Amino acid sequence: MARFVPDAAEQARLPVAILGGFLGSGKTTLLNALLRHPAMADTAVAINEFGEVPIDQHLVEADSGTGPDRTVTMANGCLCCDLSGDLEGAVMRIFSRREAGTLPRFARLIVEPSGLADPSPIAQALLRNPILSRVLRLDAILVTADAVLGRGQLARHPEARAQASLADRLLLTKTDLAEPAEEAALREALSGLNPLAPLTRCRRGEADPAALFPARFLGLPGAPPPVVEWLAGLPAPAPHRHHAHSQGIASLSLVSDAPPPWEGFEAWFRRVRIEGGERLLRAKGLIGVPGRPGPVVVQAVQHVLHPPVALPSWPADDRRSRLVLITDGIPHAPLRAGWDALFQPA
Ligand SMILES: Nc1nc2c(ncn2[C@@H]2O[C@H](COP(=O)(O)OP(=O)(O)OP(=O)(O)O)[C@@H](O)[C@H]2O)c(=O)[nH]1
Repeated sequence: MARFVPDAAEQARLPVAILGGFLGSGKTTLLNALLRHPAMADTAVAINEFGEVPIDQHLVEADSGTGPDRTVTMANGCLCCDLSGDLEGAVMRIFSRREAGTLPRFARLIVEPSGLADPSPIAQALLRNPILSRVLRLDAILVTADAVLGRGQLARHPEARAQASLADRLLLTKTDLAEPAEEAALREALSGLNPLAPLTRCRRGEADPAALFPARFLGLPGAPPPVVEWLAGLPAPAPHRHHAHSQGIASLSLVSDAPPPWEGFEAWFRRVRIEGGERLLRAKGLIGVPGRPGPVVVQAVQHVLHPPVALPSWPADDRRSRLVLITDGIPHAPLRAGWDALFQPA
């Protein structure tokens, strides 16, 4: 029998956003500016830096004029390389201190990995780790890119490409310093790597949280799951829409008026993730389920699936089942054929 997480249970989890981006690309500047915004009150921050100082000594409770600081620094080097103990331990410490009343209450968490970290293992840990995934939900991956240096960093550093290709939203920093041609070249390179992530300019960290984060991350009542907002921002889904871009990265939108049989979809989607492995960068979708009033939200980072979340109703009039796959070098024809086969009579 299919097992879904009810949306109410999903909403009860603590929303997490990952704010990644290459070394010096403006993550901290942006984070500091965002934390001063009223919409970001009650935000805890876990920062990963290269350094030698133990985490616990870095739980700061300084008053920055905007309320108590809720920051944990993870100093064991690169978050993506030594992930499980570090992130899990840091998050558990944040929670236990909140419970003990030594850390102010917080309603959301931002993880800022080091500038060399690939956000993918961090996202996967949030989705897969049995302890973390029970208390947290991953709402957004934001990635900063330096408008002056970003183009060269993408060309030279695989870490920068990995960061950009996984983002839900790309943030262009230092646009005040960049020549228009530099910014245009960066935009083109980023769109090649991640065709579906919207690009937002953030000069000196100035940005409206509502323009960067999903409404549910900000705790707005009645906000839909972030995947719904993300899908709504895409070009109108046409059956089998396909965007091919440079370096083998491409997106494929699979759409159907009828819902697929859930067991068939689940089995096919599992095969897609296993066979795709690291070449399946992201998958997000709204899948209708026969006999259910609302769709199921599916989201995967590489082969790791977030537990499917059942919505009580469709969030908009468009009731087509939609699955968007962002792939790196996976042929699309077999994916389309597999999707189409779901709708054939047995
Ligand atoms: N002019 C200008 N400077 C910026 C902007 N954003 C960041 N900076 C500067 O760029 C430098 C690096 O910014 P940080 O926010 O520390 O970058 P980071 O990504 O956190 O850096 P790491 O933690 O080393 O990876 C700092 O000197 C910032 O003041 C911007 O939009 N415009």
